[in-house]
Order: sequence, then structure tokens, then C-alpha cells
Amino acid sequence: MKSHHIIRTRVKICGLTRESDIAAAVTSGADAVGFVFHPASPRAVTPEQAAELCRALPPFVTAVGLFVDAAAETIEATLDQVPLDLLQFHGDESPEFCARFGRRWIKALRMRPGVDLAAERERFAGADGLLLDAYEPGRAGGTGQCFDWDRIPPEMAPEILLAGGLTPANVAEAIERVRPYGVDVSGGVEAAKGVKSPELIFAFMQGVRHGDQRRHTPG
Ligand SMILES: O=C(O)c1ccccc1NCC(=O)[C@H](O)[C@H](O)COP(=O)(O)O
Repeated sequence: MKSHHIIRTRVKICGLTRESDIAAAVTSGADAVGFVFHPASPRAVTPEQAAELCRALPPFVTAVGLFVDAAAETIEATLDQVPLDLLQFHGDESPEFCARFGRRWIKALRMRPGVDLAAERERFAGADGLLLDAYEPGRAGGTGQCFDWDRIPPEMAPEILLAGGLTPANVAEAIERVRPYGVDVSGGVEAAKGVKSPELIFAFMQGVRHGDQRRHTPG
């Protein structure tokens, strides 16, 4: 992914399951919505459900499909049914696997101890973006946990999507400190697992706007 001089942090709301979630994300100004095609997740949707939810999406809002070490046939069958703009690979997929679907794709990297971000960035140079998420042993993602943002090399920040434990209360600080290309949230805007809260989505988007003001206010 190319580095950009960012004046507005992009936002993806992940794990939407209902049409009212889409309405809240869209009306609050989210750039992207994520559908989790990982059966073990409490936010999982079927291709049929996701196709229906995509019908509620207006132009200029990106539909992202999230997979965790899914079989190629499963992903292809999903793509046959759902008009996804972008694939998000959240498991141990290789760069070659991620690229084989002829779609734009991003790779999630879990911030396990000792992860070599420079090496991962080189390995996934063909990705359209890298999403950094918290590491919790035995869980693939959506942990609701933050990782230490100081582990992100500043020169990488304009290319990354920051995820993991973001909430309306901490997103402004995250943006000011990390200065990422975008932020990604799931649990922080939920009333219960898999049930998004319109109020929390609006509050999160307000937090992003505050963060954007702070990232451009000289120290
Ligand atoms: O949401 C899940 O349940 C999930 C399960 C397995 C892999 C990834 C999953 N979600 C990924 C995301 O929703 C986000 O990319 C990110 O992890 C943010 O989650 P959160 O910490 O809850 O904000």
C-alpha cells in the first residue's frame, strides 16, 4: 500500500449482522463495513445474509468480507453470491493465497510478541492494506483488546489500519498517537456480542473526528 498524507482517518465498522447496523454505519459516515464469514464468530453471517445486507449499502461505502483460513472454494462460493469490494484475511493465509481471487485484499496481522512488522510488510507487499490487531492466544480476532500502539513504527503508520479494542473513549487518542490510515472497530460499538449499537457507532465516529482535529493540531 502506498503512503498517503492523511487528512481524514478512514473507518471500517466490522461484524455487522443487521440492516439497522448498516444504517447506523452509513448515516454516521463510515467508509467501510465488514462481514465476518467465520462460522465460529458470534458476528458470523451467511453469504445469503451478507448479500441481503449489501443491498442496503449506498455507493462509496466499501463492503469487506472477512475470512479466517477458509478454503478457496468457500471464498469463491461467497464471492459468487456477495458483491464484496475487498477481502480481509484474518488467519495464516499466504500472500499467494490472498491474491488468487482477483480482488483487492488486506491482511490482518496479529501483534504477537516478537512479530517482525518490517518483514511482514515485505512479505505482504502485494496487499492493498495491512490491519494490525491485538494478539490473544487461541483467538483469531475480534478480541476487544488493545495492543501497545508504541510497537508500530511511525513510518508504517500512514499505511496501516489500526484495530483491536478501539472504543468511542479511546479512538481519538489512538488517532492522535498512531496517525494511521484507518481504524477498524467491532466490539467497541456493540451493545452485546454481534449486536451493534447505533449510539456507540455515532459516538465512535465523533471520536474519530476529534482525533482527526487533534492529529492536525500542532503539538
Ligand atoms: O469479530 C470476530 O468475531 C472475529 C473472529 C475471528 C477473526 C476476526 C474477527 N473480527 C475481526 C474484527 O472485527 C476487526 O478486524 C478487529 O479485530 C477489531 O475487533 P475489536 O477488537 O472487537 O474491535
